[in-house]
Amino acid sequence: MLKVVIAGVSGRMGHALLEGVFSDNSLQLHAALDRPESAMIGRDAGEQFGKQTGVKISADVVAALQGADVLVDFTRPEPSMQYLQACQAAKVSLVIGTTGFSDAEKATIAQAAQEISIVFAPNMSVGVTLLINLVEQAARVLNQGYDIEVVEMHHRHKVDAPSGTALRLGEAAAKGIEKSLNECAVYAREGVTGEREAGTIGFATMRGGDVVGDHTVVLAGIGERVELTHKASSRATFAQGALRAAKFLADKPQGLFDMRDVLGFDKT
Ligand SMILES: NC(=O)C1=CN([C@@H]2O[C@H](COP(=O)(O)OP(=O)(O)OC[C@H]3O[C@@H](n4cnc5c(N)ncnc54)[C@H](OP(=O)(O)O)[C@@H]3O)[C@@H](O)[C@H]2O)C=CC1
Ligand SMILES: O=C(O)C1=N[C@H](C(=O)O)C[C@H](O)C1
Repeated sequence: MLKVVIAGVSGRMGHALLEGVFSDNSLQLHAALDRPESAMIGRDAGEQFGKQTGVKISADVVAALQGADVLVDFTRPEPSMQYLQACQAAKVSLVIGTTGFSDAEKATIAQAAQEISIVFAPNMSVGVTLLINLVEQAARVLNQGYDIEVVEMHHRHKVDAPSGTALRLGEAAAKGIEKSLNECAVYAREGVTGEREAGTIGFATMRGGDVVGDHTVVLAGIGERVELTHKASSRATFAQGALRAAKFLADKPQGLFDMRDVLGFDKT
C-alpha cells in the first residue's frame, strides 16, 4: 500500500483528500499535517468522518515523513516551500496542488525535482488537463484577429488571483500564439484604458459564494467567438487527480511532472 501524508487536513482540499484516501484500498494514511496553531492538532485524522484511524494530526513534518512514500500538499505557498524542503531532505515524493507561488518559488520547486519526484499542477482535474491542450490548439489556429481573455470564478474564501488554473490556461494560450505570458498578460482594467491591444491576453476574476472553480477562455473575433469552459462541481475531482498523481510518482525517483504526464495526455 502507498503510504500517503496529507498536509492541510483541516482545509477544504484536506477533507476531500482524506475522503479519497479512506475510500481507496491501495492507499494508507501514513500521517496528517496541519498548522501548529490548529485546534485539530492531536485529534484523530478520521474524527471528522466518524472514523478512528490511529493517525493523530500533527505539525511535525520531519516525523510525518519517516517511512512515507508521498506527501500531498494543498495549503499555501509558505508552508508548501517548507514541505518541499522536508521532502527533499527525507527523499519523499511530493504532489503540489497549492497555487499562488512566485516565479522564484516555482524555480525552487523545479530545482528540487532534480532530487525527488514531484507532480506540480494548479488543477488536478481531468477536464482542465484536457482544456489546457484545447486552449493551446485553439490559440494556435485562431492566432490572427482573435482576442484572448481568461475568465474565472471561485468561492469567497479563495485568497489568490487570478487562480493558478487561469494563469496556466493563459500560458497555454500564450504558447499557442508563440509568446510568453509575461510579455502579453493584462491582469486588470480600470478607468480609461484605451482600446484593447492586439496580441494581449486579458484576465478577469470573480469571487463569490461556494463556486468550486469555473474557468472560461474566450477567443473573440469579428462576427464570432469561441468559448472553452470547464466547471468543477466537486473538490473530489481534484482530490482523485492528486491521489492518481501520488500513485504515478511511486516508481519515479526524481523529475518534475504535471497532470498531462500523470494522465498520459499529449505534451505539445
Ligand atoms: N491543484 C488543484 O487541483 C487545486 C488547488 N487548490 C489550491 O489548494 C490550496 C488550498 O485550497 P483549500 O483547501 O481550498 O484552502 P483551505 O484554506 O481550505 O485549506 C488550506 C489548509 O492549509 C493550512 N495552512 C494554511 N497556512 C498554513 C501554514 N502556515 N502551515 C501549515 N498549514 C497551513 C490551513 O490551515 P488553517 O485552516 O488552520 O489555516 C488549511 O488546513 C489553494 O492554494 C488552492 O488554490 C484547490 C483546489 C484544487
Ligand atoms: O482555490 C480553489 O478552490 C481552487 N484553486 C485552484 C486554482 O487556483 O486554480 C484550482 C481550482 O480551480 C480550485
